[in-house]
Order: sequence, then structure tokens, then C-alpha cells
Amino acid sequence: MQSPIHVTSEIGKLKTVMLHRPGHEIENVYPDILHRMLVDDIPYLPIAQEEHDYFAKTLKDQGIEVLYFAKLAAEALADDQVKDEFLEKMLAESGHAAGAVHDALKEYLLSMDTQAMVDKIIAGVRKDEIHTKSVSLAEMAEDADYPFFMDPMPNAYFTRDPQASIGDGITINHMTFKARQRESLFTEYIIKHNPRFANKGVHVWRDRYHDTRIEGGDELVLSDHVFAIGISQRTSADAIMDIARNLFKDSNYDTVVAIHIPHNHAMMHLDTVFTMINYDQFTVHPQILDGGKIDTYILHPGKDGEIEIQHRTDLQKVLEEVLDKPEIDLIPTGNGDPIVAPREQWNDGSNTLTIAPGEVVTYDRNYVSNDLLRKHGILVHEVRSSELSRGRGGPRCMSCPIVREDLKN
Ligand SMILES: NC(=[NH2+])NCCC[C@H](N)C(=O)O
Repeated sequence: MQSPIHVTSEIGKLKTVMLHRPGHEIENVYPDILHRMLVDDIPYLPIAQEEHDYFAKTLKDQGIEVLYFAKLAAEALADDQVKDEFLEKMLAESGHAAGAVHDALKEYLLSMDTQAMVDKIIAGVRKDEIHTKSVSLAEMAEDADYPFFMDPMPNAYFTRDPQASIGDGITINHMTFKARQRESLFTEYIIKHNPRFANKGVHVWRDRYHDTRIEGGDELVLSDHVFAIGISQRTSADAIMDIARNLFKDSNYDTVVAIHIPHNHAMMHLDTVFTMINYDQFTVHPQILDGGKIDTYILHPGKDGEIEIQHRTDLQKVLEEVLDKPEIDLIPTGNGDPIVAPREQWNDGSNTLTIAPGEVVTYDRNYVSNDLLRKHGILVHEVRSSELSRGRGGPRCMSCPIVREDLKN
């Protein structure tokens, strides 16, 4: 059976993608919680939505099927028993495993139709939306001024991160920060219960019930047997060993390239500094390369289920070797200028979404990087980015490929 998920490269013609249109969760962010919510500013929602619709239209105009995360989730929860089980888990992960608040939240959420319920969970539930007879001591003594019973999920529009398609399967991710961890519970239900995916042979390479952390922004499918991953603020080395073991055991993948990037918010994922845009072309933020060098590890299956690890530092050479290309073109974000490069990287100038070999979607504001891509022969579709970029993610972060065409060679 052909799996409904099929992604054997970063660049093969994109056929189906999953997005999330930003909703009310954005308006439930206020200055005191910005940092914890992992955003640096508050997008103006109506414009963010217009920009997001433009992004979706840009993809649709290229013949790409666009699926929406919240709709897939609601479809997955059509059965009452499944919905109940999901809600119990979601409430527990939101800090309400039992008790009066749990009961009131459950009643409130179940009073809505399923789509409204999903949208509400993503948006967050304020305390003043529900009435509870009694509250806990923690509620009274510790959290009295806090406005939410369920936190908003303002990063939900970065559908790249809670999960990642690899080959005919997916990783459902245990994300690093609490602000995002519940997002992948939706993914788990989508894969298990949405008729598009349920019982259709989707391999789960790694589920979300692990202590070690991994996020999709670090996961890059370089070819049908080479997988690259960031050792980053969001993805730990232990998780990489685990995923490598699973891929080597059950898939066509025989090479994992782990790239150690700086652990900071501006570069939280590998795809904020490095993306693949053609058979032999990549964007790279020049500041991660120290004279062309960066700590890189190549993992291969060894004897008796062991993993062999080679330490390397020349990224360009590593890519040439693992992709079997005579020469790799690394295109520097912001043309390598000491001011332009970090400025455009901050607004996701390195975060290109490749929709076909040599064809990408990027933010319009990164005009220096975009011009340079064109000079390197890349076809660039620019999308509007004033508000969306405030969440600190670009077109690759905002998209989760579900199906790509296989590459010809
Ligand atoms: N794939 C990505 N680079 N995603 C960016 C996610 C940004 C989001 N504010 C976060 O910190 O999680």
C-alpha cells in the first residue's frame, strides 16, 4: 500500500503540504508571556491571516494541495470515544488531569462542535470563560493572576516542528519547550485517526513519548537515503541517536548527518541557518561557518545494531560526499554582509521552502538574499511577511510537506 506520507527529499516537487492558518491564539499573547511563548512580538492577526492566505494561495497556484492542521485534527476526532480520550490527554498535558477545573473545561469544550473545540484548544482558554465551583490551592495561591486555564499555542502556524515526514513515515515529536509540547498531540491523533492516514501504513519513526527532544525544523530529508539533522537548542544528540537507530533498522536511510549549530533563539533550528534548494545548492547563514568549518557528524549503521560516527568539520565536503555531487553551491544569506546577513537571517532569510528543484518560496523582506538566489539561478516566489515573521519563522517553518515527487536521479 502506498503510504499517504511520502517525502524522499527536501526538493522534489511538492504535491501536498500541511499548514495552519494563524487564529485567535495569536491574540492571546501579551508582553509578560512573550518570552515563554517563544515569540518576540505580537503579530497583528488580520494582516497575519492575509499574509498566510497569500502564502497558501502561492502554493495552490503551483498545483500544491494544501491541508490544514486544525481541520485534519477535527476530522480525526469525529468519533466520540476518540474525542474523549484525546480531551483527557490534552487536559492532563495542560495541567488539569482531574478536579473541578478539569471537569468544567471538559464540559465547556464538549459543548462546542469538534472544529470549534480544536480551534479553541489552539487559541487557549481564559479563566473567565468558564465557571468552576471550587479551585485548587495551587490555583488560589500560586496562579491567581494568571489569565489562562489552557495556554494558547501561538506557534501552531509553524507546522514544520511538531512532526516531520521522512520517507513513508513520520516523527511525532517531543518538543523542547512546554509552550509547544501539546501541538504534537494533535499530530498523534491525526496519524492514528484521520481517515486519510489511519491504518494506511504510515511508519512512526519515533513517537512523542520520549524524554529526549526533537523538532521538525532540525529535520532535513536530503535524499532517499540521507537525512540531516541539527544538534540544536531544540534537538538533542540522544534523540538523534535514537532516530538514526530506528531509520537504519526499518528504512532505506543509511546516512544521518548531524550538524552542531549554535544553541540560541535566533538560530533555534537547523532550517533557520541552512536549507536545501536544489540538487547541489543550499542556503547557509555565513555566521555558522567558522572559516567554512562547523562540527558535523556522519552516522552510519555499524555492526550488531551499533552506530558508527565520524567527526568532520567541512560541511561543503560532507555534502558533496553524502550526496555524491562533484560540487555543492552554498549560497550565503544576505550575501555574507556583516549587517545584512544577520538581519535577514533574523527574519528567516535562510528559511526557504523548496517546492521543486531550484524553485523556492521566501519572505519578500529578505531582498538581498532573494536577489542572490536569483543570481544563482533559483526561481523565487516571494510572499508577504510583515506580520508572519514576528513569530520567528519563515516559509519552511510554516509548512509540513506530506507528499513530494521522488527525484529522477
Ligand atoms: N522550523 C522552524 N525554524 N520553526 C520556527 C519556530 C519558531 C517558534 N517561535 C519557536 O520558537 O518554536
